Amino acid sequence: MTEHETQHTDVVVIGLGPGGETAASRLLEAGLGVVGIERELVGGECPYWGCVPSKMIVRAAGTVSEARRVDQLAGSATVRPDVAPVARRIRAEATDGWDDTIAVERFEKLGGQFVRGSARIEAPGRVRVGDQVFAAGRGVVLATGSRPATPPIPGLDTVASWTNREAIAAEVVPPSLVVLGGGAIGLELAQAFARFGSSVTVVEAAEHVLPAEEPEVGDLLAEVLRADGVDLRLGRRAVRVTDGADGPVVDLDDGSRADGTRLLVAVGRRPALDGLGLEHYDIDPRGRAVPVDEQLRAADGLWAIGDVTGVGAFTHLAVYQAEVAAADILARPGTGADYAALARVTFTDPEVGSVGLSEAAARARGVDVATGVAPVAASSRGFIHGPGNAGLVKLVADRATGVLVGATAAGPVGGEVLSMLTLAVHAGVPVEDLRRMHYAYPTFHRGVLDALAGLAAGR
Ligand SMILES: Cc1cc2nc3c(=O)[nH]c(=O)nc-3n(C[C@H](O)[C@H](O)[C@H](O)COP(=O)(O)OP(=O)(O)OC[C@H]3O[C@@H](n4cnc5c(N)ncnc54)[C@H](O)[C@@H]3O)c2cc1C
Ligand SMILES: NC(=O)c1ccc[n+]([C@@H]2O[C@H](COP(=O)([O-])OP(=O)(O)OC[C@H]3O[C@@H](n4cnc5c(N)ncnc54)[C@H](O)[C@@H]3O)[C@@H](O)[C@H]2O)c1
Repeated sequence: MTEHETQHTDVVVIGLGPGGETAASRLLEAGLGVVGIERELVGGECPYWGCVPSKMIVRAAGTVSEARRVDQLAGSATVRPDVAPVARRIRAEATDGWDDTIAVERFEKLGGQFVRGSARIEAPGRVRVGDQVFAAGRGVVLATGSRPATPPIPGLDTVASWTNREAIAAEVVPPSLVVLGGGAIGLELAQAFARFGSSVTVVEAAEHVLPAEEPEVGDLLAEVLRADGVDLRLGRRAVRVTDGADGPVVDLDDGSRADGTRLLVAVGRRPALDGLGLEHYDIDPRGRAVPVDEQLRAADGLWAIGDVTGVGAFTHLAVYQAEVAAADILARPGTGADYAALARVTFTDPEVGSVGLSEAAARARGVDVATGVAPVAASSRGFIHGPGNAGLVKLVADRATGVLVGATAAGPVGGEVLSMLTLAVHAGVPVEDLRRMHYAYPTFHRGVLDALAGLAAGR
């Protein structure tokens, strides 16, 4: 294609997941011309293979688990778990059979020019898709997300294994499942499949599941998962994978084995950077992330948002970064991205919500730390709740400033209890003010008051 056939626009957005879609929408609403390029489905990982369908599976599995508590609380119930209704729900309600027609129409209705295909940067501000070339007057937004990491385990490439995509699309529960990785994806799906009747083994290299979170949470989740029948192999690495008679067989570094009819690999995600032509902006495409400043600028005329930035892999973070980048592109001065109160929730049962720094991360930064921990089961609401009341609230305070720098709320609705803690960390609410607040009785969030008492005792 010659230069005069190049199409000119203001901004080219590469990747229309939650980050790219949000940035494109803000720029279109402000009147800019936007070309949006997507090689798979508009909406990205979250609505089709990530957050939304996985939480539908978690919700369904949670119902199975709650129904099993009827005998202890309210009579008797016979539960015959069946994954078919949620598999149908994922197809009919969440993904439209993995069809993005409605999302494409939404984008075009806003005035965006949609291009389906794989984008490649061929010079700063010039992006090619097949034989179409787009020149971006204001700049390019890189929002290409991430893909599952593949660990270099001998034999892994010789067996059929699942990523999150096959697990989400499953219409039957495998009789047995080995999950490599006890992080967010591994645990949410391991617990759900176990509750649907699969015999699940989780192999986690660290000594705790969810190793980035507080170790107390790892201990708590280990207990709950074991009660769900999950076989946890902690501090273990896979050294070889082979094909057995019934499915993959995983040899571990202590000489033990884990075998299942299916193997789910969930050992983290890597930014999708190959073949993008990032070298035209002097960015290493083999890097673990695209380095960005607080306005999400990666180079002159290039912004990067979402999973590719390596700050964290969360939809709300991609959307937050998209807002900051769009404001910068529109020359609307803002304060820039701030991650001090980054919140996240792992939707196991109990849910694990956390914000800011863990105790270990705070100590590593030299913070003079005070902590307070309160178990949910010891609170009035935890006592009332009875079965399924595992959880805790942990607060991490900076003694020098008297504010929280991090907090964890694990338990029933832990992700909702987290909201007040996110506000406290975000706004730097003094611990003394948190002590003087009203906490309605008997709520789960009153556990924060109990943890504050622990904080005082530890000072
Ligand atoms: C199983 C699972 C559960 C999750 N649950 C949660 C949750 O509960 N809460 C939460 O906050 N987060 C969750 N996440 C994480 C969340 O899905 C991601 O953080 C989020 O989707 C990132 O958005 P993004 O826009 O950066 O990238 P993505 O959603 O990955 O979108 C990037 C898009 O770019 C496209 N693309 C890539 N390269 C090119 C190219 N060269 N040309 C054109 N298009 C390209 C891709 O096809 C993709 O559609 C979950 C993830 C998984 C896998
Ligand atoms: N609820 C949510 O917000 C949610 C849910 C799912 C995924 N996500 C996002 O997606 C990202 C990716 O999820 P993930 O669970 O794949 O990654 P993760 O980084 O959360 O967890 C991966 C786990 O695998 C372990 N591991 C690494 N190599 C291993 C090996 N060879 N053998 C055994 N264990 C190994 C790690 O110690 C870690 O605990 C998450 O970091 C998260 O940001 C978010």
